Amino acid sequence: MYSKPHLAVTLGDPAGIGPEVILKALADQSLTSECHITLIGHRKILQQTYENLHSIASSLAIPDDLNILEVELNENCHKITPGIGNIASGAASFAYLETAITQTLAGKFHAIVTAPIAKTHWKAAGHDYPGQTELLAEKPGIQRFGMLFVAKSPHTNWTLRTLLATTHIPLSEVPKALTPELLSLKLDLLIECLEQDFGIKNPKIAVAGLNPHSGENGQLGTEEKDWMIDWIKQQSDRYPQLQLDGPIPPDTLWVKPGQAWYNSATNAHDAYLALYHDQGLIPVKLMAFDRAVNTTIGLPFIRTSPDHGTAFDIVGKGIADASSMKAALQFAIELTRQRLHETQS
Ligand SMILES: NC(=O)c1ccc[n+]([C@@H]2O[C@H](COP(=O)([O-])OP(=O)(O)OC[C@H]3O[C@@H](n4cnc5c(N)ncnc54)[C@H](O)[C@@H]3O)[C@@H](O)[C@H]2O)c1
Ligand SMILES: N[C@H](C(=O)O)[C@H](O)COP(=O)(O)O
Repeated sequence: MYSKPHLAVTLGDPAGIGPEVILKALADQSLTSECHITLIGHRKILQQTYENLHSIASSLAIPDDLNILEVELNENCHKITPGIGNIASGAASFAYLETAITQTLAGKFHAIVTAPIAKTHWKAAGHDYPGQTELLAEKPGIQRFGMLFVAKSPHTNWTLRTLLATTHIPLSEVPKALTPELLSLKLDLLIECLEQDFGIKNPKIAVAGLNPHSGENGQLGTEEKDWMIDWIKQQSDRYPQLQLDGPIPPDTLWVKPGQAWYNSATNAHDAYLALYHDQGLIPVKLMAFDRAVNTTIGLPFIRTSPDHGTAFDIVGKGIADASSMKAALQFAIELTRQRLHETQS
């Protein structure tokens, strides 16, 4: 017998839709019966959300029934206005995540599921991080980590897995940031994750090109010709059991995943290595905004998150879709069970 997964779920930016999608997701007893959940944040925020929404939104969990770890803050919760993020909401969401990480590293939780934060309000509160991913890696001192998006098609059951080689940097800095060393690090992580978390031992992985038509032999950009083509050959030698394809022209790269998502999985790859944020996330969010899960790989604990942001524009309307949050909770449960099984068998 394995113990039930115990998840720490952070409220994210308390002025965003995090509290709403959490209350909606936790109303689903098929999910909550599978795990223990401790919310990390403020009960008052959840109570306000419940009071504002219970007459207009579909079923919501009742805050009094939830297990909540109250986070102490210098900033006052009453400075938080739903729909308007600010320094107080930035400070609160940072403190929630810090607490979740500290407690998880201390062995209290198996996994962290994070609701969305606004990077701009973290920065306003004095926390200059590109996102939650970097704080999650920094606290345990991890330098080798990656941002992977996972989504299962409701049409075909095929799973789209997209790892981003670079994440929250300006587009103009992408070519400089991309190096053979960085791609090797991300590829190694991806291969390890495919085996550990998905049981795929000899994966088929596609690597995107950077330039239109992968540079058209240097005419439309030179990174592919200068080093990417050679890098792919070297990695294929390093991992002879792997099918590594690329650099594939970044527009047509997504045709096969699209077919696999909507029709059948013929010839689709097990995972895609996208070179920058929007190259990977436009297809993910186009196909799967309602169900993709953002997971940080390479950490000493499990971390999942919905794929959407704080959506300040719809706070208080009761219309936030909780499907991606439910998928993030479900995936954290599955990963935890798998790892508990591995350590106990
Ligand atoms: N994991 C995270 O913490 C995370 C992820 C993405 C964006 N963000 C942050 O969120 C903030 C807003 O970013 P954005 O506007 O680019 O993206 P967003 O995902 O917040 O919103 C994009 C659009 O999708 C809608 N939307 C988002 N989630 C929805 C849901 N669950 N149900 C229904 N509609 C939904 C919004 O109303 C908006 O129209 C930024 O500060 C960004 O950094 C955080
Ligand atoms: N890039 C992700 C997305 O667009 O969904 C998100 O911003 C990730 O942020 P975290 O590092 O905070 O998980």
